[in-house]
Amino acid sequence: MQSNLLITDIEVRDIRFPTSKLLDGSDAMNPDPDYSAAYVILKTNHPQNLEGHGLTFTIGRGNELCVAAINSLRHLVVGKSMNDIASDMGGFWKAITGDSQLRWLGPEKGVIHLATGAMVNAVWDLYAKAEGKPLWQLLSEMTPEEFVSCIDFTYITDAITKEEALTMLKEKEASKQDRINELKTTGYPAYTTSAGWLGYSDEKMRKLCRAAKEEGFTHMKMKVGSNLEDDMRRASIIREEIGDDLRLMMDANQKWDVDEAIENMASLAKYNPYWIEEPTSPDDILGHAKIARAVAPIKVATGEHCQNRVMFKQLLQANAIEICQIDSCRVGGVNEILAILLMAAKFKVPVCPHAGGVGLCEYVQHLSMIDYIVITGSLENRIIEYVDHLHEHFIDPVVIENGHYMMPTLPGYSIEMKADSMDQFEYPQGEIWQAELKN
Ligand SMILES: C[C@H](O)[C@@H](O)[C@@H](O)[C@H](O)C(=O)O
Ligand SMILES: [Mg+2]
Repeated sequence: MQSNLLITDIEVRDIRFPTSKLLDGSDAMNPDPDYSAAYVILKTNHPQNLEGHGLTFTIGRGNELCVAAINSLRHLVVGKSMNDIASDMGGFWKAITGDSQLRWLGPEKGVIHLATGAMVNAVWDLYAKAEGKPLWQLLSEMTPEEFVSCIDFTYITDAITKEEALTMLKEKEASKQDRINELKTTGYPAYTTSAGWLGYSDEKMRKLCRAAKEEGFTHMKMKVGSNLEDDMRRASIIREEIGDDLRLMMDANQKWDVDEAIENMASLAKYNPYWIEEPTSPDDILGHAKIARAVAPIKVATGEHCQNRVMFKQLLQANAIEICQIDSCRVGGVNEILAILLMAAKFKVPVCPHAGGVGLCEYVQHLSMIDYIVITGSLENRIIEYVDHLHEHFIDPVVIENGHYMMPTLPGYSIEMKADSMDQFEYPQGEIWQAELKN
């Protein structure tokens, strides 16, 4: 890395895609999402204008709040040297989340933490680009000591200590290259949600199920939670299309109360769901635990709205989840994700990241690959969500082959959006929105 690489400025943009027009991404709680990104670009003094890019995901209204919150973090990165940050990534993360006045807005939750996710991920993108490596490679090549030094263990030492993490990482160190070679050939398994959006007609769903099966997917997810009869009708259509061998997952997007979730899953059990995702409020740890006990062997999955590592710790300690769904930018970016991956590994809970949205697939492929190469050495019951929307806007979009994510090869965190796309979809001045707003 260039020794005097400095972050000289930030640019923050409000990018929104009108996905609600086709009901892409619709579910029982979110009937009309406009997939959006509060997007940050870190400018530098690099002679070739090297930049760090990062985003946090929202579904439309309120994206401007994340933009404002990212701007509020400005003083914590502008003027900093990339080398200094890289030499103490854990300390950098603590400083970003520890600003005494901003911390009052969280701590480590809500809009300010979404903003942290965007900013921290942009710093990792810059770091990886400066090193000329994709993010998964940058982290895979770290020694166990360097890897744990990226993590802030505050509030989680009752579940995992730095020393335990080091021992876990050392056990897997010698065989890292074998797993890299394997991923280079076969990729990392994916499942698709593209067929199962709640707003899609039965016909569209049938067509997309068939297409997904042909593309090699062995796992599919459908939305439930609006009306039990509809859920049952749609589940039986999907089963007709995909047969009994493929795994079917269900996602209620927080729609139910605890006992309602238990009751509804008793009716949906006959479609043999592999997991039920977000059955209730993301903050209800004991509720998830009660549901998990009642619906077994159906697994309980959650995480896309889990706000930080402390909540994940409790979900794991309470045996409330059997699938841990990290979200790349709801928590505070790569550093906090590493803490969650380590905790999930210690509790022997597989991580199946939440993706889709805009840019989330691009992000999480790196995280699952790091989980496999560096932390767990296992692919058992591990699968990354894939959704076939908006990839055309990225410079280094995901590549899916035969239902697998292929390894990214370009330097960075794969999150850089095309300049044209940003201009066109910037809210409200981009030409797409100018046309929409006239209608
Ligand atoms: C509003 C969004 O599309 C959600 O429905 C989506 O993130 C979903 O929960 C998922 O698991 O992919
Ligand atoms: Mg979900």
